[in-house]
Amino acid sequence: MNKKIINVAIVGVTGYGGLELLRLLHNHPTVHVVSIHNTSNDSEDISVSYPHLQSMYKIAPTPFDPLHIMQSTDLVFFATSSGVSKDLVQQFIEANFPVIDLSGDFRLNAPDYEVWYKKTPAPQSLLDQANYSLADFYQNDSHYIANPGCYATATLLALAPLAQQQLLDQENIVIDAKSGLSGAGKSLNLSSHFVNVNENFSMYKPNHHQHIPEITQQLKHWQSNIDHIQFTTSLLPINRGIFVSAYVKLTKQLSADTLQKIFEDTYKNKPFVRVMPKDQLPDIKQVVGTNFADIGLTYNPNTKYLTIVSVIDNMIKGAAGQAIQNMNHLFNLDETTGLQLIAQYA
Ligand SMILES: NC(=O)C1=CN([C@@H]2O[C@H](COP(=O)(O)OP(=O)(O)OC[C@H]3O[C@@H](n4cnc5c(N)ncnc54)[C@H](OP(=O)(O)O)[C@@H]3O)[C@@H](O)[C@H]2O)C=CC1
Ligand SMILES: CC(=O)N[C@@H](CCC(=O)OP(=O)(O)O)C(=O)O
Repeated sequence: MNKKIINVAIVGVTGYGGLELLRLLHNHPTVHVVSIHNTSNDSEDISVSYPHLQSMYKIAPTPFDPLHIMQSTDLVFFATSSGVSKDLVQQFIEANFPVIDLSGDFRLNAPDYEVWYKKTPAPQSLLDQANYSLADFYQNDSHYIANPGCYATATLLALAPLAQQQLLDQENIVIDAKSGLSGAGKSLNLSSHFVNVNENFSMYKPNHHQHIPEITQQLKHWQSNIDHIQFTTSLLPINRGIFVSAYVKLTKQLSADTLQKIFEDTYKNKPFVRVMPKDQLPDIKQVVGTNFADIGLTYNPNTKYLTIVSVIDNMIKGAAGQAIQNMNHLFNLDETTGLQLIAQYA
């Protein structure tokens, strides 16, 4: 077995995604976190502000210095807010140094990024070096991995078996996605106030969510005639978890047994995607704390709609866990290394 140690840096370590990387990487047998970075100039040990890390890590944030990171590590994770990595990564890309970027900065082409993120995009020459990598369908020839977004991950895994076989009716792809609050990151605003979220349920960014072009772009790669989806997002009063309900019609009539088999065949060699037994649907709790995506389907012969439910932990499968899965692929490790987690069920 390859026991070579992979030294890594984490930029954006004090966010939810960065802290989750620290937590998961602690259990990775061949990774050593050698440097951590954020915006403050605070040089105290990370466990002073984050006491849950006491006795697990002895490391303090240091100023971000790309040359030093490249000399002292083998890979850098960017777990920074959107709009940050595009301005910080040029030297890594020019040196062909491995980067896994959890933000949306390198997932889209320049015009789409400008429209959907409302920010100035990275130069197209840098965007061209990045590869969007849904880790369960890893096919990558780049050292710059754009890790998928959380909603996009749950949605794409729900639709991949159909899109890959050209089975989606392009006019009938309706996605109703819901997320726990940690998906919004650590910054506070009125809509993430406890009193607004607790015992409440609300839809946000209808038809305007930045993951719409990301999902459409990947679906189009699998099934070329798809160029739009109906997509809404809602906020669940829980910390972690995404629940995607996809309602789709198909380009040909298939029995419920055949549809179930298509999903089972697509995912039979994918350790992190579990297809539920026929007509059983997953719930969020069975994946929270894990890198699994659990998927179930049910077909209505009267309306001809197939309902697909896909659940993930937004912080793990939707961010840090998938980033580690991509890193494992990049370094030719078994993709499950450091990620074999069972949900805390009760
Ligand atoms: N939360 C989730 O479930 C998911 C998040 N993502 C994406 O991952 C990224 C991180 O998300 P999340 O952890 O939730 O965000 P947070 O807002 O919780 O954290 C953002 C992190 O970025 C750091 N940061 C911001 N600006 C800079 C800068 N200029 N230089 C260095 N560090 C900087 C912050 O440092 P400081 O503490 O000093 O301010 C903080 O550590 C985002 O792009 C998000 O969209 C993707 C999938 C799911
Ligand atoms: C609950 C919640 O607010 N979720 C965030 C997820 C955003 C995210 O991680 O987006 P990027 O990866 O595209 O930056 C949202 O809907 O905007």
